[in-house]
Amino acid sequence: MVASPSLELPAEATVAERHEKAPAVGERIPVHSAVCFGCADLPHGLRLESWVTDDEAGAAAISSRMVLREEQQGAPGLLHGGLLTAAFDEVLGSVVALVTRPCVTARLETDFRAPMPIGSTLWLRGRVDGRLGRKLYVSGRAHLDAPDGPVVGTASALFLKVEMDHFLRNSRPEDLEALGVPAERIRAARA
Ligand SMILES: CCCCCCCC/C=C\CCCCCCCC(=O)SCCNC(=O)CCNC(=O)[C@H](O)C(C)(C)COP(=O)(O)OP(=O)(O)OC[C@H]1O[C@@H](n2cnc3c(N)ncnc32)[C@H](O)[C@@H]1OP(=O)(O)O
Repeated sequence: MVASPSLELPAEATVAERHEKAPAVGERIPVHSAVCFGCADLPHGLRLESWVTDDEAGAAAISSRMVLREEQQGAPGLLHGGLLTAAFDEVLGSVVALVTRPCVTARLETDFRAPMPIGSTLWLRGRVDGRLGRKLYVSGRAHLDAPDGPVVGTASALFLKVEMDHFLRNSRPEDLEALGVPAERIRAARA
């Protein structure tokens, strides 16, 4: 096994502010794709709702809300751990998208700090701690039942800025075409 490089914020990293075209503090972050497991209003999705929040250091930050449903159990009556990681992926991916896009998750680490009962609500926070070139270092926290409720999970992650070619080459052509990408552009990216 090859060890992954560290998620520690490098000393040379700079503050990552919101892009000028990103939603303002207090605004709801729009669903970024109608088929997204994390944010779209799908029967099987996480259905996370997110808002842009203020940050003392001027960094990009968001707050998100997720209601824990019957079909999301792992142990009886408790949230499946992988779904907390999926929720963090969405929250941290969404906060990174306020700075630059498109980006993808390269590494994501979750600490499970307390059980999360079904029927409760998670309030998650995400922040871009710094940027160094293509690398965006982010962290998150999940609180139970109130924005300042007990911390039940924390996460750190590294996202990498990619070019549109990443999707043109790797997504299914029919999904790209449904978004209006011309078939010729998809073929050219794959040639
Ligand atoms: C027309 C359609 C357009 C659609 C647009 C959509 C917009 C969406 C907007 C908003 C979304 C918000 C919500 C999203 C939420 C969900 C996010 C997800 O689920 S993302 C899916 C899961 N992630 C992947 O599938 C990545 C798979 N991996 C890869 O493709 C590659 O490995 C990639 C791009 C991550 C890196 O590959 P390389 O070739 O570009 O870069 P290298 O050279 O390997 O690494 C660059 C640097 O990063 C470090 N690095 C790479 N991987 C690392 C890792 N795992 N851990 C630590 N460091 C790592 C390396 O050590 C290197 O560092 P040194 O520059 O040498 O210092």
